[in-house]
Amino acid sequence: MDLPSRSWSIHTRPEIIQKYEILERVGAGAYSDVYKGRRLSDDLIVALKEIHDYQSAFREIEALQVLQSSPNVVVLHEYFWSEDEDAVLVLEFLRTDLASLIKDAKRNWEDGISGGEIKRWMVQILHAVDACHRNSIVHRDLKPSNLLISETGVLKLADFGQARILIEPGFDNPHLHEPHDPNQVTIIQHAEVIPEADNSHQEGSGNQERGTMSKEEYASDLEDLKAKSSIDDIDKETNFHDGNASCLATCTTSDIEEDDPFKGSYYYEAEEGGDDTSGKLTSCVGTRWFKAPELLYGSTNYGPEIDLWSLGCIFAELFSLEPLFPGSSDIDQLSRIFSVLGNLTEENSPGCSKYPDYGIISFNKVENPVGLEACLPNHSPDELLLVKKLICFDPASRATAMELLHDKYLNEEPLPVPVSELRVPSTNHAQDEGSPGECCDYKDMDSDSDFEEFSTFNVTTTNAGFSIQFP
Ligand SMILES: Nc1ncnc2c1ncn2[C@@H]1O[C@H](COP(=O)(O)OP(=O)(O)OP(=O)(O)O)[C@@H](O)[C@H]1O
Repeated sequence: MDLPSRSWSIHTRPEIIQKYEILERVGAGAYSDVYKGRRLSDDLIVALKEIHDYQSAFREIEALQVLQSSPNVVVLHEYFWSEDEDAVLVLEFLRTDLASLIKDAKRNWEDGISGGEIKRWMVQILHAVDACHRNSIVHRDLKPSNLLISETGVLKLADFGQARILIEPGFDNPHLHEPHDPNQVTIIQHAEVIPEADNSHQEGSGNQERGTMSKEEYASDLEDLKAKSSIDDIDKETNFHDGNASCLATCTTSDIEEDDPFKGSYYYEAEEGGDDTSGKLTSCVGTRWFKAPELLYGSTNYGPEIDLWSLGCIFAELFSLEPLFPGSSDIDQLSRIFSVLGNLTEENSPGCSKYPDYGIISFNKVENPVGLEACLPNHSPDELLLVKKLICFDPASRATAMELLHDKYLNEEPLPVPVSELRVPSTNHAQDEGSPGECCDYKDMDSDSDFEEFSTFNVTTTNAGFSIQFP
């Protein structure tokens, strides 16, 4: 019997099983399967991440190579990638993640996470995000389940499948808030991570030198990548519909109906790849609950500030042990944000009326936004202020990771506890059966439709698009 040219399973890959014993499967993402493994040479326990999507693999390897010196980014030991096979990344194994910790704290810790513990988690998260942004990398899918935790309490940012490297003049400026001129965005590509044209398999390590290629070489690789992406379209059928599932997993050709009024807000990764030289990004990234308003409005001209919004959502969740904006659809997501902050306007976010979907959907005026205070009752003004520095409409007003590392809140009593004093859950709850109905059980949400679960709102058609009336 002929074996398929594409193996879909690392168990049949000689170059891998010669070096690693593959133990159980420990996780799966939109385009990946993750196994626990043992390196035969020294018994080191590792995670073997088999990525079924070319572009995600490319991005993950590229970003991890750049970030290997950061202590709060997952270690890439090596990777295997050949023309006809999925990429397999050998990563350091981390037992649990921040989503599991929050769930554990909510269920089992009498007083929740202590102030000193919260601050230590925050410091580690901020170091990871700062490392990304200093290296011009936008992660684009920051959420608690992508913040992995070792048994000794070291937090590591993972899952760079949606990350992008942006280089533009002034980007290294700590302020990061230069206006984004799409014509000035260039993508740095790592020639060494592109599979060879021949069938020989390629191995690499996370310590390789960062390389660049000419615009022509890059354009040619993009063509290859686009061709490969269309072959890989079949992968995209295995999509989730989950408020906590990454957006790339929720956008498929089948999701976009001809009469979908919001189709303007959907973009394919392949399209983004093809558009790299124009500097246009896709708005279809991230995970809804952690998604910045500019992305929900279809912006394709954004920067690292989208990560800072996600960071605000994560910090609020660390305080309250509940997701800040658990929207059941993109519109519900926006309506939850508006009910807290008020409507998005040119006054509070200059330039927002240019977001592609801004004129398509209009929300009725929220007369009395409840404010972030209502989401974080019983929290100190300093804690509230910290979240407010990130959860603000104007991307340019969001505090950078570096600014927050120097923030008064993190540097006053109670000080961050030492890493060794952090409580770490013994399991990864992502693999447990969740308890349905609990707000924090991210995987329980099953609808991504913009109109499902929307019966409580009054939606009317207008000349420009739609109008939504809050009850
Ligand atoms: N280094 C690691 N150590 C241990 N477990 C891991 C590691 N990396 C990933 N996992 C497990 O595998 C799961 C999927 O991994 P990951 O989130 O990186 O994949 P993905 O396909 O990029 O996911 P997503 O759909 O969220 O974008 C994680 O939720 C986690 O449970």
